[in-house]
Amino acid sequence: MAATSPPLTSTQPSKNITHNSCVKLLVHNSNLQSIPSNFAFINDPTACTADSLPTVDFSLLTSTDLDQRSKAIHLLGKACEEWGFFVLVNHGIPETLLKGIIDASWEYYELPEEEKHRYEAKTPLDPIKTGSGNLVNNTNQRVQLWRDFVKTYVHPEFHCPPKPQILRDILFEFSEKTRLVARKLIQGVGENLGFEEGYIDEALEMDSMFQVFAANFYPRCPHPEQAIGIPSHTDPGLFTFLIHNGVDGLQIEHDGWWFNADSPPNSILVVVGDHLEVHMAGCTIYLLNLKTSQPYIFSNGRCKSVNHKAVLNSERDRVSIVVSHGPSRETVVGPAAPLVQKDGRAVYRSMKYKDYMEWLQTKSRLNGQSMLEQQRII
Ligand SMILES: O=C(O)CCC(=O)C(=O)O
Ligand SMILES: [Fe+2]
Repeated sequence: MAATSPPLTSTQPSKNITHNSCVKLLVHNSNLQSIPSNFAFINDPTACTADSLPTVDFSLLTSTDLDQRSKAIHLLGKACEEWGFFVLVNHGIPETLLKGIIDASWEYYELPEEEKHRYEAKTPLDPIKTGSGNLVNNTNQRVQLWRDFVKTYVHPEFHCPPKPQILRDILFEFSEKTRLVARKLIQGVGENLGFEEGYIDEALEMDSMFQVFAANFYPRCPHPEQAIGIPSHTDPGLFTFLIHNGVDGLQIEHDGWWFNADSPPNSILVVVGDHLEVHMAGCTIYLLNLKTSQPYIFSNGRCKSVNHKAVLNSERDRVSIVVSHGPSRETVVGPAAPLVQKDGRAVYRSMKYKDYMEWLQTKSRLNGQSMLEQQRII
């Protein structure tokens, strides 16, 4: 952790920049040879490379060959249960659109600082936000993350920064296409869990799915083992989609090991979020504080939200596009009724998705702990 990091030197005086400053600016405008102390975060960026990562062929999920389709649904369910992660191929989203959104996000980061600073978060639920982010480590020191981000709510209301124009031109289409794919995946999970058709759409109010677009910029880092893009965490929601500019950096935890989540060209990396969860009986303190008394989390412990992190690259800047798909903000998410009936008990309590998101936005992330894990009592 940062407290044990070696003394740091720089070719420039160490700038103690505030958490909303732009990390790209700091890195690109100086010849940094070492990590400024406010970024110091000791981590091991090495990870295993899996022989094969779970892969879901989206085209088979909609295949008219029923045998193929049911195999694909089964593989999807297995990936959600065993890894909480999979590589999505043949998703039908044009490569030009994927490339376009990465280029547009890159252009966003080329904008003058004043333009980007317009969106520094004023309240946690601002629909458009930009910044860098920080966390409190376990010796209570604030650590700045080595990344810049812009986040915007794209559904059910569509928001987009006014510049650059190229982002405005394609973000709507990109969000719409990813949303349709996410919805099919969620229906597939429902089918694999044995739900009746339409059950999941209704229970999670998927017509009003809460969808958030984010573009992360991780500037090249002279010492990737002394700073972190995003430390280990789980995501809120159902499925997070991730693509990037060809620079790998996502790592996922599986069976106690960290794996590189390298992506084949034109694939989408999919991370299972807390609301399809999970493998532990967390949340209880928080939910009791909210005075809710219902069971929580949709798959009643069958699916698994996965710990993941973003590590840095010493040579190249990295852009990742992250699209989070959750239920409607007004939905009270709890274990699906058919599963509670089958299991004879609910493993989790219920909570409004909006409240969960709000809580999440106001918490600092602690290294190595998911949001839910922090609240775990058993
Ligand atoms: O950029 C990455 O690889 C990970 C991003 C991520 O996990 C997030 O934004 O929640
Ligand atoms: Fe994440």
